[in-house]
Amino acid sequence: MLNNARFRGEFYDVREMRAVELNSASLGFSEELMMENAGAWVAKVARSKGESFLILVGKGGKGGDGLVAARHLALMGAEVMVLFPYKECEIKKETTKKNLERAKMSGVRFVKEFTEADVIIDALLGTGVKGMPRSPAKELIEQSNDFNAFKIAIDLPSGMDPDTGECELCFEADLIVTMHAPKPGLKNLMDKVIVAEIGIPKRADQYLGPGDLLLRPRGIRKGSNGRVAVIGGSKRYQGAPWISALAAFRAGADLVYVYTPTRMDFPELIWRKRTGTRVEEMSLKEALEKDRINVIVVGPGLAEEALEITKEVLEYAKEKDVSLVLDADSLKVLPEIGEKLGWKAVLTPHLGEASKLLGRSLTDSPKERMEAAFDISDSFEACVILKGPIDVVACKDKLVLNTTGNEYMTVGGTGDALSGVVGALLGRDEPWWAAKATTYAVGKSGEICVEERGHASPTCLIETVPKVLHSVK
Ligand SMILES: NC(=O)C1=CN([C@@H]2O[C@H](COP(=O)(O)OP(=O)(O)OC[C@H]3O[C@@H](n4cnc5c(N)ncnc54)[C@H](O)[C@@H]3O)[C@@H](O)[C@H]2O)[C@H](O)CC1
Ligand SMILES: [K+]
Repeated sequence: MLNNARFRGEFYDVREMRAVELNSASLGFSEELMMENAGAWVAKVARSKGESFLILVGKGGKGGDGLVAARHLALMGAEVMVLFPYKECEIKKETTKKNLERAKMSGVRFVKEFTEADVIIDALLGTGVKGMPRSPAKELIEQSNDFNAFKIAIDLPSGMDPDTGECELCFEADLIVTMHAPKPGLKNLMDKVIVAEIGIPKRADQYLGPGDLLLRPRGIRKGSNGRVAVIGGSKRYQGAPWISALAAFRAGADLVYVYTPTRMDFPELIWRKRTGTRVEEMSLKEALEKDRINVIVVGPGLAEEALEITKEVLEYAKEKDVSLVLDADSLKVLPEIGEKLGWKAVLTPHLGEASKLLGRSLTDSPKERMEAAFDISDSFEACVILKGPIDVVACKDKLVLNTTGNEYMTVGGTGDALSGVVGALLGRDEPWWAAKATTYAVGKSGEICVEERGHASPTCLIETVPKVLHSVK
């Protein structure tokens, strides 16, 4: 699995692509650099296809790629015509503006209408497209499709939905030069696709960065951002579920219930006294139903009650549309229950727990840890955050590493805070994104806490995580 896996999977949807671009930018690789590489690639591929080129240029990033390609093709001695059917002031991207100016200085002819050429290059609508092509892109796509020329699409055919491949009116490309990674919409067109490396460093794919905080926007109705129940605590460990619950609330869950034996006073949280599998006068399932819970965090501090409770939670999850976080004691009993979790759960083991989950001993070697994370994900059908100095997040065929955090985060309670944050984010996003954003944000918060206060206590993490989550929009 590990050898042929691409880190973030084979196809990158629009959000994953944006995440990787942001991660690259944070590593010092500018959009201008990527656009230059993208356009140069297109020119190189296109040059052998004819002597005259008509380049249809939109007002977004893909238009910028087209303008770079135009300049390079002109330098290569081709006859190049650019059709830019917008006003210059409609361009929002600085890099595209710059490349329009540069194209003007490079022997490119600007034309006002559709003109004959050997090759048509589609630089109209890329990953920024919303809905069906509108005028003037629509007419230009239609005209291209009616015209006999070799047709090259940059990134994806204009008009196609990048994530679904949906295509009512699409540029009919003979060749598609896609940037960095194929988009899911191209799945059935792969025989026409060339993947161009545009200078995005491997690190931006392999490691989490600020781009991985691109969560779905918050819902606007109360409850649409998660109704979380934290089920944990025992006579011996009373604090763990409360830390987890507070973390969930501060990370943005709308409502957080704590099903635990002992009360602690946090006015933001709702306490339900739990004795074994009874919650107040109800069974666990009745309580979950009554509280209309859609995310369950189970495990923190559960101790000897873990088996019975985790079993019941998994039964409930099978019937109901809920997401799960399994942590701590619930991880220990999971192999015994042997249940698959149907890709709606996140497991948050450290190395010891991972080793128990797999029933084999593990070392700290990065390769072994990556394999372990994949194996756990596979066997339980769940996303995994394997915590450690370098965290591994694995989910089906995707895997990323994380280096945020520090050695101050070994103190008690940081794991509880992490599981609470995952719970909150599962309330509004899918497991892969909840797991990625949590792992990056909790580690980053640890760094900020140590910088500002000299410690990374759970309390500080809980206060800092929301700021980190909020730092990328
Ligand atoms: N992946 C990378 O690292 C890089 C990709 N690049 C290229 O940039 C585009 C994405 O750029 P973006 O500006 O986000 O989007 P578009 O180029 O697709 O521009 C959209 C543009 O069109 C307008 N629009 C949206 N929907 C419609 C519609 N249905 N009909 C008409 N017009 C529409 C919208 O208002 C925008 O103005 C990516 O695909 C790559 O090709 C860069 O090279 C940088 C690196
Ligand atoms: K870490």
